Order: sequence, then structure tokens, then C-alpha cells
Amino acid sequence: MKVLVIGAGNMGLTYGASIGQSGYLDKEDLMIYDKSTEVVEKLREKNNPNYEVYDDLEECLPISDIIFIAVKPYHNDALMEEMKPMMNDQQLAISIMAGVTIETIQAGLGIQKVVRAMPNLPAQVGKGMTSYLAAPEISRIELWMVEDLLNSTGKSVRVDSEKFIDASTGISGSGPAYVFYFMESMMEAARNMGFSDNDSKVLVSQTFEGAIELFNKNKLSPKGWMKRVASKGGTTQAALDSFDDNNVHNLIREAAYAAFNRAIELGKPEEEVELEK
Ligand SMILES: NC(=O)C1=CN([C@@H]2O[C@H](COP(=O)(O)OP(=O)(O)OC[C@H]3O[C@@H](n4cnc5c(N)ncnc54)[C@H](OP(=O)(O)O)[C@@H]3O)[C@@H](O)[C@H]2O)C=CC1
Ligand SMILES: O=C(O)[C@@H]1CCC=N1
Repeated sequence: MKVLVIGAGNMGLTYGASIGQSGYLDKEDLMIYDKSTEVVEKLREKNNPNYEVYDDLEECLPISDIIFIAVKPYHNDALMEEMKPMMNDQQLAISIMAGVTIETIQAGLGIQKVVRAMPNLPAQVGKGMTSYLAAPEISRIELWMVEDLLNSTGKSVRVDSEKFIDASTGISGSGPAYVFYFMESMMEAARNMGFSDNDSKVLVSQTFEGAIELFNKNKLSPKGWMKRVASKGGTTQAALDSFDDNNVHNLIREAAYAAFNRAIELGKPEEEVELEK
């Protein structure tokens, strides 16, 4: 089996590294292609032991069995136009592009076997979360292969409609940035209180790490954990009351829906967009 990753950016290189390190494929069976000669040259200099690097689609696409599409959604039309004449109906495409629907990819590439997946950036450290949906034309055996490839970056969940791919974009796909937003705000508060940059970073990152580990080791809900931290009339309650007074809960919900709606928007012509409430 030969796997091609198109787009050597954040996510494409993540798949290259994760699939490569998983040991599923020999070096010559894992290929990365990018249209930028500068990117390709830099990658070739690094001489990664796990994959071959290509700058010519005609050399790598026709010999591929599974193709990851990891370019930005706005590059998709131009890419599919270039790919279509070289595709055959046995090939399987896995798109990780936000918003772009299975139907669009099937029509654009002239193939039926399409998987739409929404991973996230922690895939870079093997802690990724991916939701995915496969077109019905994909066989059970092909689906196992797809799952193995996706799971090389972390955990995955199979969903039964594209709505959930867009929804998971608003939760897990974009979610790491929400966490970093929260971290940035807490670090800024720490710096304002007089801590050094480094101490602010340690205070915040260890707090996040500890809280996640507690959460994962126990069935207690986040609300339950909040109660364990907050003493009646104490400091934590003062902070949680401040969150409530400023409606932070709703603001976070709105942000997640903004990403969800943007994913829907990216997948449809503007006049067809009907935003989720
Ligand atoms: N970043 C994230 O956390 C996540 C991203 N995604 C999705 O993954 C996709 C990729 O995102 P990301 O990796 O961040 O993007 P990047 O911009 O980092 O990577 C995309 C790469 O593809 C290249 N490219 C553009 N057009 C073509 C083409 N026609 N042929 C080959 N290569 C091409 C780009 O080159 P150039 O820069 O020169 O245009 C760039 O090197 C997006 O569709 C996004 O929605 C999904 C989940 C999480
Ligand atoms: O911001 C984006 O559009 C992509 C999809 C999810 C994460 N990054």
C-alpha cells in the first residue's frame, strides 16, 4: 500500500511523521508532496528516514492507494482540478480540510472512496483527536486501514453524519487554540502580578497538566472538580463568581459555535449558508 500526503504544512508533516514512526509503511511507500519547491528542498535537506518527498504530482499521485489532502480549504479547488485527470476509482482520499464536504471531494476528484476527517494539532505529539466519516463505497478492510492511519496520531471517533465533522471542528479541531487562549490569559495575569515570564509559564502549564490528569483519572465531572477546589467563601469561589458575572460560560459556547458555523460556511457557496443557532 502506498500513501501520499498532499501539503507539507502543520498537519501534512504531522501525518508524515506519525505514520512514518508507526512502522506501517516502508520509506518508499510513504510520500509527501508540496507545490512549493522551497518547502520541498528544505524537507529533502532534512532527509527524513520515514518518507520520500516529491515536488511533482504526476510522479507520486498515480501510484498512490491512499491520499491525504492536507491543504487549506481555499486551495482545494485548484488542487482537485490538477489531481482529477490522474485519479482512478480504486484510490481512496482522506480529506482533513475544514468544511469541505465528501460530495465536493467526490465530484472534484471523480472518485467515490472519500473519507472526511477532522484531526487536531496535538496529533504532533501523538495526543490528537480525530473525528471521521467514510463514504459508503469504502469497504470494511479499507476502513480498518484508514483507522490505523488516523490512529497513528492519537484517538479517533467515527461519526455518522458530516454535521458532526463540522461540530467537532468547533470542539476538538479548533479546541487546542481555546486552551492556549485560556493559558495566555492566565500567564498574562501572572506576569501582571509580578512573576517572571518563565515562572508564569511553569505556574500555568503545570496547573493545566495537573487538572487534566486529575480529570482523566476519575469519573468526577468538571463541575464536581470545581467544587473540590472551591472552599465556601474562598478564593476559587471568588474567581468562579467572576466568570459567571461575566458570562464566560456562554462566551465559550458561542466561540465553539462560531467555529462550527464557520466550518459549515467553508463547505458551501455563500448563498446556501444557513447558520446553526
Ligand atoms: N492546523 C490545524 O490545527 C488543523 C488544520 N486542519 C486542516 O488541515 C488543512 C491544512 O492545515 P495546515 O496544515 O495548518 O496548513 P498549512 O498551510 O500549514 O499547510 C498546507 C500546505 O499545503 C501547501 N499547498 C497549498 N496548495 C497546494 C497544492 N495545490 N499542492 C500541494 N501543496 C499545496 C501549502 O503551501 P503554501 O503555504 O505555499 O500555500 C502548505 O505548505 C486545512 O485544510 C485545515 O482546515 C484540520 C485540523 C487541525
Ligand atoms: O482553523 C482552521 O480552520 C483549522 C480547522 C481546525 C483547526 N484549524
